[in-house]
Amino acid sequence: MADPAGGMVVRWQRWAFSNLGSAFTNFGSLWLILAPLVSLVATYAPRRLFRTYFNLFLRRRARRLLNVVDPYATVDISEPGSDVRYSRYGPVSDTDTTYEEAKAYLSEKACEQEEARALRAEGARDGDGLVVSIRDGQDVADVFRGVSLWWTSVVGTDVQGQRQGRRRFLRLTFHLSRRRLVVDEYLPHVRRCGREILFSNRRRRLYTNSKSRDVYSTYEYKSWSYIDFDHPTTFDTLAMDRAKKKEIIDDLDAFRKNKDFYRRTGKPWKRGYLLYGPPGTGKSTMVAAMANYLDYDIYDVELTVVSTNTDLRKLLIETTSKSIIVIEDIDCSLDLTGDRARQRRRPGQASTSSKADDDKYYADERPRNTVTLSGLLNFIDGLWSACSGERIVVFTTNHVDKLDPALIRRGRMDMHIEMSYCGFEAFQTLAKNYLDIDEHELFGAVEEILKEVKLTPADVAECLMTAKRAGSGEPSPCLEILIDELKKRAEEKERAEAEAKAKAEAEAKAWAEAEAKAAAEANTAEMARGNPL
Ligand SMILES: Nc1ncnc2c1ncn2[C@@H]1O[C@H](COP(=O)(O)OP(=O)(O)OP(=O)(O)O)[C@@H](O)[C@H]1O
Ligand SMILES: [Mg+2]
Repeated sequence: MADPAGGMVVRWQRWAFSNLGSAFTNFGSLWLILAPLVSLVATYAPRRLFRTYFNLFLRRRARRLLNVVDPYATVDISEPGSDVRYSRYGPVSDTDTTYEEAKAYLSEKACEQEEARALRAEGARDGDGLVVSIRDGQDVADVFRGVSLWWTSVVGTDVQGQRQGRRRFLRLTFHLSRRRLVVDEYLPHVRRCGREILFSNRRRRLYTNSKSRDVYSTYEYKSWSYIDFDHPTTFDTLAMDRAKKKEIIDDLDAFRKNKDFYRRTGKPWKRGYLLYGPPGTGKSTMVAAMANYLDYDIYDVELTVVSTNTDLRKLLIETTSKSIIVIEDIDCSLDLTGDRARQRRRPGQASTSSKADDDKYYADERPRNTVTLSGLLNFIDGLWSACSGERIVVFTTNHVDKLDPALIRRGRMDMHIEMSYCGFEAFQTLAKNYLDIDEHELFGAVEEILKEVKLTPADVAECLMTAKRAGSGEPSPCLEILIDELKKRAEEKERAEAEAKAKAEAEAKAWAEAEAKAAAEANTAEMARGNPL
């Protein structure tokens, strides 16, 4: 007895074969008619017609078919080479850092994944660290917003005119349907993370500007030269009032985290700090502590070697983001104070103005090749300072009262920080730094001395060094020696101050006498001419 189901299968097969057979027969007869037609068209129809037909119909269909078979797309990020690549915005420069950033990102991923076994280690460009990356052919999987993506390092052979070279690519493979997510979100995310990794792995730098370029010079000119920045100071070792220190740290934190706030309010992402106080109170040390805290580079601007405002702007443009731009002793760098005063005064206005001054005003307020106050103001908060984000500008000075108010007004120099003489809290930090002690019964005696005499942290630090050497590092003998040293230093300071005061008084007296004598002589001369004053 025939199985009904088996019978159905056999029947269906028979039907299918007979239909398939008839389909082939039909196609065969159709082809018999079409083939001569196609060959006729192929022979006589213009090529362009064929190409159009192919592009319009066949290619699209072929691509659709391909998408069903292989629904994955790839993006290559190639290692920068000497060749110029093109994007829709024009040539992509070899300074493009995408490859480095993606490589750094993948290194991190590869180290996290146990399956990634074929890795490669290279010496980091800065410092003595190693950069681990994936070896050619090794896959690294990643998941972004629940979407799986695969990376692999590929070496490709590239023919460029006569030149043939091997270039390395990082190839990202993803599902076609995720193309928008990959291009708009994932790849920028990879770049961002990679940049952060590179940034945290790098050695920080201390840049100094070179003398402005002579227009006739032909050698390759670099505006900034640098050395590795390796200053050990941190906010922990910086001696100052604790509350004040906390206020500065909070301010720096707020600056660093508030990118969106700056963007929303339309302010350039920068912050200015004015550090003022007597020599040796730790202004330069504070800059180092800030750089270490924020992990920023330092650009130390030497204004006296900058020829023009244009050069100053160029310098700023060449600074990188996440940096501190410092102008030390700004009152000594340039005569910035007189500049504004002269601009406000019209010739002949002020009683003290001389004819020579007026001539100079009309001729040219300043020699042409100098940086002016307005140039500096522009440098700090003009349009140029908005060229790209995250910059801190620091001015240091011993004489805040000498500076033009415009230069240090709030908004330009957002925070004014007075670095003052060594108080007890600052001393505690120094004692911890030099003697590694937090408390001691002799601290009270030191506190008394510091209340009476104005000693800078630099003075106290020096005394601590002497005390440490003489006291073999033992706290009690060291502190006893320190107290003697501080007393000596205080006496020296008082003596020096008294001498300076006496000298200033003597000079003032001599000056007054000379003026009186000159006036008397002038009077006598006029009397002799019959014109008593
Ligand atoms: N607040 C401080 N905390 C820790 N060390 C300090 C402090 N102030 C000064 N020192 C010590 O004194 C030395 C000189 O300090 P620094 O150069 O920072 O002073 P400054 O205020 O910049 O002086 P100047 O006005 O002359 O440039 C530093 O190398 C450091 O060892
Ligand atoms: Mg200094």
